[in-house]
Amino acid sequence: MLKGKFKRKRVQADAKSGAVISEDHPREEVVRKSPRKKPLERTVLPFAPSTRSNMSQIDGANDVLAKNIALAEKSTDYSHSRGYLLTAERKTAWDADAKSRASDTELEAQTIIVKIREHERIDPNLFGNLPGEAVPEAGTRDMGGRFLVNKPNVERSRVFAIAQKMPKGSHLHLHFNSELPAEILLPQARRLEDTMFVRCTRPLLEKPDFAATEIVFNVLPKETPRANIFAADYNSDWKNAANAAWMRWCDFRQHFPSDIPCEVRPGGLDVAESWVREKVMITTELAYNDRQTHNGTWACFNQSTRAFKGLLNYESVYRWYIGNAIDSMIRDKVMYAELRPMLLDKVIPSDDGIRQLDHKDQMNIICEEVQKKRQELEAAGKLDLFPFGVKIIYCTPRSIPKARMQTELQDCIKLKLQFPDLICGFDLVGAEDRPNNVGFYAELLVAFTNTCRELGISIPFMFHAGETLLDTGGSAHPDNSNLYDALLLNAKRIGHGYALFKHPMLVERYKQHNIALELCPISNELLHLCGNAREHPFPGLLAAGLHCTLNADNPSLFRAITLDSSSLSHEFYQVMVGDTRMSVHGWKQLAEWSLEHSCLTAAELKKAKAIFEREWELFCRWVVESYGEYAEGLSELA
Ligand SMILES: O=c1[nH]cnc2c1ncn2[C@@H]1O[C@H](CO)[C@@H](O)[C@H]1O
Repeated sequence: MLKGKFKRKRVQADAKSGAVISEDHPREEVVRKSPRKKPLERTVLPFAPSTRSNMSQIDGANDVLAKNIALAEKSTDYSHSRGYLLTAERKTAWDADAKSRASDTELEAQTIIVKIREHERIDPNLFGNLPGEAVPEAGTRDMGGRFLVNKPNVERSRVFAIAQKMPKGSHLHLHFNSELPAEILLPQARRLEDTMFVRCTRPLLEKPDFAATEIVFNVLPKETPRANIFAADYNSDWKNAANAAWMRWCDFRQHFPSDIPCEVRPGGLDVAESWVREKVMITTELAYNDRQTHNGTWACFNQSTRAFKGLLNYESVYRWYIGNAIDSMIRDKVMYAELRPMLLDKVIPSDDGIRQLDHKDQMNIICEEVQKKRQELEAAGKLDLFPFGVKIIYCTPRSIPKARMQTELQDCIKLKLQFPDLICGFDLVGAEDRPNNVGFYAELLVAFTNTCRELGISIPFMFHAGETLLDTGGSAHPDNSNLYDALLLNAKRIGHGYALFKHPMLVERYKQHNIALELCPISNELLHLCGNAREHPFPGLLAAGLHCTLNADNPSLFRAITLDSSSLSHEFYQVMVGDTRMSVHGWKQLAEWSLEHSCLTAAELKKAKAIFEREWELFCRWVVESYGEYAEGLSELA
């Protein structure tokens, strides 16, 4: 009813012709004769001016207003109230403590960074975000807009250069396989001429086959029967032992057609490798095309992780990877990390594809390589760059049956008993909008906690939770949200927590229980939770008083990582441009929380904080020395 009423066309009378003109159409086209009979002058309007109002009354009102304006101009009441309000907010802000502890150098660095950021926002050569009627140039980008689209601009930014130098504390949410980019793993795969194999999910004949196929790598004995993936009779059924589904990677590369398009052809990679590189990452097209769905990005993401896994999980590269991953973290100014390997996979092959290395062998390799790196750093007098090595969070998927979960919990406890200083947590992974929810395994997980207590060991939960817009734990019912179970099962931290704002009561409980959030803003954008960093809820989560950390999640898949600049720097950059209220003090607080909510021992934490504090002051001094003069030369912005 109401709708119909409002839908009625608004019409107005044309004074001269007495015709009615529709506002929706140009005057010439829709002038039609008015149905009105009465002359316009006689129409009585419902809100006609009172005949009793007179000029002296209006003049009187004007005088009263003028008097009150003069009084208000003299008064400081409003500006004082406003000042009190802002001070009150600042005092209770999440970064207030960090700010109150800031040295003069840090305060100076803050002024410099914010000034540069605001100039970069309007700089026509970088973002050019000037409000106005002129249609922006083609190269204009929103600061804090889409990450992959903006990435080349970001990497020319001074704020990003500063973020790269910033000491970051710990990296607490990093999937093991995605620390290093495909560009450096693919050349490694060339070495295994006889034993690196690939399979696809269909024969590769026409261009659409190349787009649609999934690709999987595996190291197998050299006698493995060889398939030809480019032949029409290729049968992809690899589970059937009688069928040859695997093709040697070197043969695949040789036969790969030269006309298959890709977004980028990096130097040093051949066409097949360039094509694979884009199969194992979220491309701009895949992330942002207008037909993309949430499940669609997750399906592609899962294909990428399955492909990536084979490029890394074989003996020599697994070993080589540890030291290289640590070097990459050191470049990123990360001093300690808790890595998340998917340990449902029980073995990785040796390079000849004959031996299988179990979890114990794998953890031994990690310990040996961490130790080697330690000695290397110590010899160079640089142990403070990465003094505590890495720890491992046991990950298994949320999709497995309960019986399988029980054996996973057994395996995790066994590994903890074998490597007490290495294993530091347990996590359930996978797309959260698919079964099961964490609560599905509640009895098993409660029993796991009690068992750990009885055994005198500690394996805290660090569940992925709230990495979803539906927040129903993969079911049709909001009551199945993983955010409830993470709290009830006493999680030490949760991965993401993006959906936590749907539960104001849980926000309070998470604060009471000191549960920290491992935020992953770039991941959340690329997996379609938000459009860009400015839409991410991190400013609110922080303002609500939750302890948060910043994390890269899967940097190689999300292309936040390049050979000379890596992942966590991009995340810190994103929050600096994602919220105008982010400050260098906020950066420091986030880094400090990453240490405080880590699994470092009390003694390690004390040492970590001392190193961090020293590095932080050096960083602030570097900002002032390197950018102080430059910032001074920039105009003051209103
Ligand atoms: O952001 C994430 N949320 C949930 N699961 C994830 C995420 N990133 C990776 N994995 C899962 O972890 C395993 C690799 O360690 C993969 O199975 C991947 O699907």
